Amino acid sequence: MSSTIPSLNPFIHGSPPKDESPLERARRKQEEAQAKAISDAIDKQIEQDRIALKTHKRAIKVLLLGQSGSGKSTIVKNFQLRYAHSALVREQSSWKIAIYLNLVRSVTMILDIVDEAMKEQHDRLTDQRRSTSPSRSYQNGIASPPSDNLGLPGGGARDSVFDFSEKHKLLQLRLQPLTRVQSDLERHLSSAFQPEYVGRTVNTAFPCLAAESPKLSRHHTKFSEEIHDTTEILYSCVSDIKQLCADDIVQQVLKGTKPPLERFSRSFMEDIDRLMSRDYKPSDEDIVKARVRTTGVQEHHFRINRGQGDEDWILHDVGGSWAPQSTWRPYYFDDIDSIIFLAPMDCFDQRSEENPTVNRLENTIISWKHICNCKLLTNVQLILLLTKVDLLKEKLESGVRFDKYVLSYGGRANDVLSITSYLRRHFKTILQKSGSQRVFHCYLTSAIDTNVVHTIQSAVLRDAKTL
Ligand SMILES: Nc1nc2c(ncn2[C@@H]2O[C@H](COP(=O)(O)OP(=O)(O)OP(=O)(O)O)[C@@H](O)[C@H]2O)c(=O)[nH]1
Ligand SMILES: [Mg+2]
Repeated sequence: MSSTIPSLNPFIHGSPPKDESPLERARRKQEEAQAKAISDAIDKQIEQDRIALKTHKRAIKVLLLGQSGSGKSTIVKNFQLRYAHSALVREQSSWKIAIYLNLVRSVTMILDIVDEAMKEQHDRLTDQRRSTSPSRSYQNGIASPPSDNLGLPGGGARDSVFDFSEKHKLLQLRLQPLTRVQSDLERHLSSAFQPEYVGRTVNTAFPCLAAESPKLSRHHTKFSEEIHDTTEILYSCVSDIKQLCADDIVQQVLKGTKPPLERFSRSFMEDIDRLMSRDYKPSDEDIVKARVRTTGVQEHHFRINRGQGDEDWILHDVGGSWAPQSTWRPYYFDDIDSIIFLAPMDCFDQRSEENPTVNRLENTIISWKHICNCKLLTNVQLILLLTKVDLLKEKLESGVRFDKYVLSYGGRANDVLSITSYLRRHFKTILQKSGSQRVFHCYLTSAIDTNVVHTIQSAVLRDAKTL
């Protein structure tokens, strides 16, 4: 007897005809089997959706907010390191490409800066020659005054004279292929997949890895071959990159440049021999330091057991040029338990990427104000992370003064403790002025520090009874 009962099968109606031929019977059996497979698949999907919905309902949902580069994805990576290490391992080869891209971008940036300094110097020398040339002075009837700064009016962008030589021009020439390497690596990480995956993606920094369509995997294979050629070009440039970075004159040029090279790039450059070995696999620390801009909203699920049963956590990482009115808003305000707001403190002397007329710290304060005043978020717990404390310390130690950029800071001490206390008070006052009854949770952290996970967990669970 067949195990499929036709009357219970939603796809088959009635009992089999009495005069059914063997061929018809076989066809009917096949159709029934297909119908059952479809029905089972639907049941399975319904069950999975039910479990997912239940998990989602009971999960602790956290929204990470902060300007581009503030460290949201770095926090997610630290959670992955601790609770979903296999996800990071699965993405290891993509992180390798990202790390190479970070490195190559830094080198091309140095080349651009050197190129600009060379041109400036060339123009300056040409002007000087013209202004001191007797024939020209007589010709114009103007005697140029002697100049102590190579004739640059008002000191110009650069006051120093750099002793560039043929060696620098040669290095520039030999490193030219890096422009192509950069665009190939960029293409690999983003372009081909981007339009299809902008939006909400789950548990991956690289939406392309989540794709299973044959079209995309064919593309992936083709690209792996291309990437092989690209990395070969990169390997062939290593000794020139090292020469460029070790060069005294290049170092002098970089010293006077703003913005300085980002710290992660510097540390990748210092480690170039390890990174460029042919069997290089990114370490966890490399992955945490690597910079890949997030596109759209990424959702990361973690099942965490800290000795008192399982907890489901969902972290929403809102990437890109975040602004209060942008993408996250329609989705999350009524469904989120906590907002982790990242305020990087080292950015007080930088301009906002989103709006270059605004200071980055000021931009962060404006966003915080907006969140505190948002009526729709009244019941959402707010946690402020004052981040990049390590970079703030480094910057202050290098002699940059906070009060030069934040006038209201007055004549207070230019040290980490005084500045962080000042900022903490400032953010707290904004929350209080908004009329909110929420507790002010504020922590000093570095997103690259693995302890940030524990800080977030304790902060979120501190108000757990209200979740
Ligand atoms: N030294 C140091 N570096 C940090 C810290 N937080 C983040 N970074 C680095 O800053 C870079 C940017 O961090 P991300 O986590 O990619 O920033 P994001 O907020 O996700 O940026 P978008 O995806 O553009 O929105 C990375 O290279 C991090 O390693 C920190 O506290 N200290
Ligand atoms: Mg990000």
